Amino acid sequence: MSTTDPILVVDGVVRAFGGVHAVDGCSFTVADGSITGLIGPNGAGKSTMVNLIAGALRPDAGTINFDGHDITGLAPHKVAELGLIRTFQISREYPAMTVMENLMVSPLRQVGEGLMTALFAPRRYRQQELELVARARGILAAFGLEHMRDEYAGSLSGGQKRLLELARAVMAEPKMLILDEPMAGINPALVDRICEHINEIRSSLGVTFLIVEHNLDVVERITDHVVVMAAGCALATGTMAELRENEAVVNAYLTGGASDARAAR
Ligand SMILES: Nc1ncnc2c1ncn2[C@@H]1O[C@H](COP(=O)(O)OP(=O)(O)OP(=O)(O)O)[C@@H](O)[C@H]1O
Repeated sequence: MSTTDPILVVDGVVRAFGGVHAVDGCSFTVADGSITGLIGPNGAGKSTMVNLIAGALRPDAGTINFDGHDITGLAPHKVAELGLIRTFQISREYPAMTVMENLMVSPLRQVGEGLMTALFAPRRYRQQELELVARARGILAAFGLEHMRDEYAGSLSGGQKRLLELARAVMAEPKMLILDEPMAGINPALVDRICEHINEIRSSLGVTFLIVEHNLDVVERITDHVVVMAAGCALATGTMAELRENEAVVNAYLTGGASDARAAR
């Protein structure tokens, strides 16, 4: 795959809740190795789209292809096993586990396989555990959380929980990460730090990112490419600088964009 090939292809996806067409014929691609933004006014359908990609919701129509696999309607754990991991607007750490334990439960290991290895190949199991501990320590160090490894995750600050969420996602060795509003409610210094981590994860591990974010200055700073959703579909794509000049996009932010989105189809 070249760096411009899409790793994610969303094609004509529809999802309604009763009479509300939250996602209404949405099509876009995410280039392999890119940091792509997903933006749009409130109610545009971004979170619904993320839930459809990650398998938390099933589309009524359309297809979603990830890394050559048709993942349309696939269960969330199956999507994650293929290397597509998402984080949530509200961090979902295990509060009664330590920071280190939170990382150790993150990797996508087959429970059956782990149990069989523990019972019948204890030496190999021990070796795997040691490797995981070493990797977890390395990731905690990279995120500046090493000194907190024995603290309960529930006692961390909001910003530290955000870092832990990202660290846990990296522990799962993803090909692509979908971050749902990673900067919501955190201070500017931490925004800078998370931007640096995202760049570092992309450059050192080759992870592709799709980032839902309301802070357009952050989007401009961090993304290569941006998809604008309005009224349930992809209204425009381009760099943030290009999109700031796009009349339909400006209108979408002022009006919710329903008429522009329909006209663009
Ligand atoms: N479970 C649901 N049941 C009914 N309506 C829903 C549901 N989820 C989303 N919607 C509606 O679908 C539309 C799109 O919502 P969604 O949360 O996907 O938009 P969004 O772009 O993520 O918005 P925001 O930026 O405010 O988070 C909205 O009109 C919302 O009220």
